[in-house]
Amino acid sequence: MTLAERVRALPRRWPGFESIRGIPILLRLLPSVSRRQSALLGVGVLLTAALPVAAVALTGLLVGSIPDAVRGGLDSAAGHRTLDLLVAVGALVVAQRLVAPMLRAVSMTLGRETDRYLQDRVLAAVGRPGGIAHLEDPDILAHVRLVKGLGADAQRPGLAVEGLGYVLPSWLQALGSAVVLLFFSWWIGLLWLVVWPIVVFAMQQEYLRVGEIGYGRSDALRRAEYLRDVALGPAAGKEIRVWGMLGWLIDAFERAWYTAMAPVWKVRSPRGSVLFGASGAVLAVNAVSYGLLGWAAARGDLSVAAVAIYTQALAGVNSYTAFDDRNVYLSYAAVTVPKVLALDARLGGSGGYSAPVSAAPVSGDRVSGGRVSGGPVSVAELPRPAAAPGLPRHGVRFDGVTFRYPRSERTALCGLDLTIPAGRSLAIVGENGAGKTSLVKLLCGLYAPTRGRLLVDGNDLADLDPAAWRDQVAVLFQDFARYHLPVRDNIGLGAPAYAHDEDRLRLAARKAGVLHLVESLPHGFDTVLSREYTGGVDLSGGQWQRIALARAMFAVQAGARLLILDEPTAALDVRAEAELYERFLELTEGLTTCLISHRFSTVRRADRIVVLADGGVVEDGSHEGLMDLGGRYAEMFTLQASRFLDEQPARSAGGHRLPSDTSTGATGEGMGTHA
Ligand SMILES: Nc1ncnc2c1ncn2[C@@H]1O[C@H](COP(=O)(O)OP(=O)(O)OP(=O)(O)O)[C@@H](O)[C@H]1O
Repeated sequence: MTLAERVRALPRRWPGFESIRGIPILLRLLPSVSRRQSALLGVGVLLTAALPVAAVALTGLLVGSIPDAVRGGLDSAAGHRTLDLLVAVGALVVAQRLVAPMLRAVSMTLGRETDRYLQDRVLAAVGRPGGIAHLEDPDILAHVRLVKGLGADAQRPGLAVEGLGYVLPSWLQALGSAVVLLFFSWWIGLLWLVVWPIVVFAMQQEYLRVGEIGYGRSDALRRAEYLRDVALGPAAGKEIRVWGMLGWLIDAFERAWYTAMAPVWKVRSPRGSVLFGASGAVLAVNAVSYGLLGWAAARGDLSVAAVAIYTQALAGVNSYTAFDDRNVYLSYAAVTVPKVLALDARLGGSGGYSAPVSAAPVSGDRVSGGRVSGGPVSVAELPRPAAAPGLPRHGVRFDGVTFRYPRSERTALCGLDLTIPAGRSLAIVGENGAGKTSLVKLLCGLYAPTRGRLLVDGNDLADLDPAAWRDQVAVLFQDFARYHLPVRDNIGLGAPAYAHDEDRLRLAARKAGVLHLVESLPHGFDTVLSREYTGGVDLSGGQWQRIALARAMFAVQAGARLLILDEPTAALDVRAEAELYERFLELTEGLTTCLISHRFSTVRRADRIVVLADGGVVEDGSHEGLMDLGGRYAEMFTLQASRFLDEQPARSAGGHRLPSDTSTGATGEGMGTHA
């Protein structure tokens, strides 16, 4: 083991070194944040440390030169020397005055820049894995919570940079002063050289311990913060009021908060024993030092100049700080920076994210090195990616695919064999929890199969470049996102590279049947879709769903060949659903389409329908074929159609316009008739 490796191993062997380790890690990081500011910080620290030590020496010489100057007069050589020394001491004092605010400004700026840099780095890291398994990993989420607070949280590493600008010069000044004291008494100098680093080390360890305990509560605090955000946010606002949930939420929040914070409060201050031990040691060494200096001066062993120098050196050696807020800030470097960098590395470039697997592997899984081989890993981490333009040309095949979510005991898909031919539409139906959405997530490459393969034109999806494959996929998720952004972004984000293309935006909006709505908004495509912003509007659930469909259609126009629609009509009214149903062939023309729906009126338009149950295909065929089969599909279809038909007379009598009255004639009645 080399010396460098031994030093690196120290933190593991002796946890106390963690505290000190954070500082060099932070220092190494700073040039990446800003070379210029880091250089200025370095110069500022050195000057702030060196100027007082130089002032100590020059003041001593000045005091020593005064008797000769008094004897010889100001015109004598001794007088000139005294004047020169006076000017030099004055210059040093002025320089100290100038450097101090400069250092403060630089360290504050660099601190803020460091927070921004780390925030950017983690945002990029969290977005890096091709899959989404890491977004459900409590350990990763606990780290991510830290990042959310980087700009505002009390433990932000930027404060550690500010702390460095204050603490480092004081440490260096103490070091320099201790060296000066070596000339007075080697053992007094040595005592200081040993005592102050020990005191600093002990206190840093204490601050770190408190910080680590606070950090360790991240998961528990996340729960409390969730409850708080539910209470404050608009998402649950309606239900909170209707059901009178606020009191319950406040109680639950307080309980979660106190449970999370109680261990932190218990140890929020450094232990008394360490605090009194450290300050007691400093007091004792001071007593010995000043006592010895006074005794030597009284005995006449020291010149006036020497007394002046050593007195100031003793003041200098006491100027190091170990107990104030800036020292507490330093521990933030050790608490947060290595964790942020570790998160970046864990989600990072070469290795990618490896989701933990659940305790019980699926039977038959090959286990190697603590991980189930072929387990739910990010597709991004798989080697030798190949390009994917124009795929699929022949089709996508689930080849014996078993899938289980990370940390889950249940298999969502179980030995699934299914082919989706290129250029055709396939509808997937099945009861809640049958595995339909899980299948979509695998198709998008958001998870990889636990076992089996997903083949695109015969090639394992795992061997394709994940980003290039996703360019081929346009998807409307069941739980699509509602971005509080202008309409143009809500649609254009389907293919950000083309988001500026007005013609494509309009075409996508038209295809999704939402162009008229967009044009009627106060600022058209520039209207922000959120009432939380001035001039913004909110949309109904169905309008939102059509905006999300427009996003998928925008991706299709940008070149995506595989269109996935997961419950595309769930929030649509009868007319809108009927319109979509009519235009289904137009929307899906030339595309490989995978449609998931509980609405059989939409499903029956697909070329082929499969019924999923217990993670596998149980029926497969055309609408007519499956109806003739009289199995699950026929049962579900008939149930839905008959329920609608039962309702029809009542609604007719009430004067409502029936779906069958619509110009398109689609939906339930049609289903009944065809059935
Ligand atoms: N993120 C997840 N982590 C763990 N388990 C999950 C996750 N998402 C779904 N599951 C589980 O996987 C199984 C299949 O869920 P999936 O969402 O694929 O069903 P679905 O057929 O789409 O259901 P629905 O018709 O209700 O949308 C269910 O048992 C569900 O609890």
